[in-house]
Amino acid sequence: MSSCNNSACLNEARRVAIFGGTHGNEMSGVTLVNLWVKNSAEIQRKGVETKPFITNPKAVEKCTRYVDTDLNRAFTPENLSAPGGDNLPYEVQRAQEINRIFGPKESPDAYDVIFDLHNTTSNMGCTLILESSNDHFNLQMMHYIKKAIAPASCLVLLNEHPLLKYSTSRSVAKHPVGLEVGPQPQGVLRSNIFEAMRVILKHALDFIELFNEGMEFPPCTVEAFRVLERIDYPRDANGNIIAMVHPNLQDCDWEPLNPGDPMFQTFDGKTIHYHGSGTVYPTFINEAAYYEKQQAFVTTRREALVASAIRKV
Ligand SMILES: CC(=O)N[C@@H](CC(=O)O)C(=O)O
Ligand SMILES: [Zn+2]
Repeated sequence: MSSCNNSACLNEARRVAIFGGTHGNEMSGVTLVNLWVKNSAEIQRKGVETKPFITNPKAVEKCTRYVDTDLNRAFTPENLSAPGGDNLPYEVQRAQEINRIFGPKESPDAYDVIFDLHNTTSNMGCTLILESSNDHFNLQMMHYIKKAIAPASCLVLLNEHPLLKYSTSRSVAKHPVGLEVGPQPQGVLRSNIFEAMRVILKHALDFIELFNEGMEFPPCTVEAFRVLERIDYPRDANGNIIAMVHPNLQDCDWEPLNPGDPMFQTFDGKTIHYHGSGTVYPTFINEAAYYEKQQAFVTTRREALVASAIRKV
């Protein structure tokens, strides 16, 4: 009998979902999931049930981020337990339905893994979004994906910030995985971005199959970028934006930003510099969807996260 002495023993990841259209104008996820709803052969693996699912069909139809409110902020305990039925905002109703089908969030009945497919207008490349540095299953999966796609790269963004973390659609699963690929404009499909997303999903599902077959994954470290701070655009007293992302920073996601480096450029050509205390790694630089969220970019810090060995029970 083999034992679990040296590894964290986890249950099989039998129920997996792939969400597209959480934002209805992010076309790679919408298109891939629609494709897989028609024919799911590509996403099936031995011992795994994978369900492709369009999370915000009304927003997809209108090709807009959302109809009433951002679905990827809607999975709060208050929303998920709100009475009101048909009178609730559309996305709150949808969050409740999704929580019924794939959750309930934080319960033993919840889906094991949910991949939520997003596109960004930022020059971020492939980014896996992790919600907890203690999720050793996800850390091992991300390590596997990074190795599998090398020399192409895929970075890990860790968002467990007490104030900046939000209640995502994928958060109903035991192991939530965000996949953010860019740059791609809203409402547009680019073949390179589409293919990059598809390849990451392939390796992610391969990992789950291997895990369920009993493969042991030894301890490892995963480089991650931890969300530190939201930086807003400079504004006037009326709240209007008075500067743009500086050309030296535009498209430079994941590159070091040092104190004194140019950050914004005002409409009359003045440079505004970064005045933080040390080097940070900006990302989501000039994301179109974040103007409404008063966010020009987020700063991150590089960290090595430690993943324990894992194997299935
Ligand atoms: C551009 C975009 O939509 N990004 C996602 C990131 C995430 O899924 O955590 C969002 O703000 O919901
Ligand atoms: Zn999105």
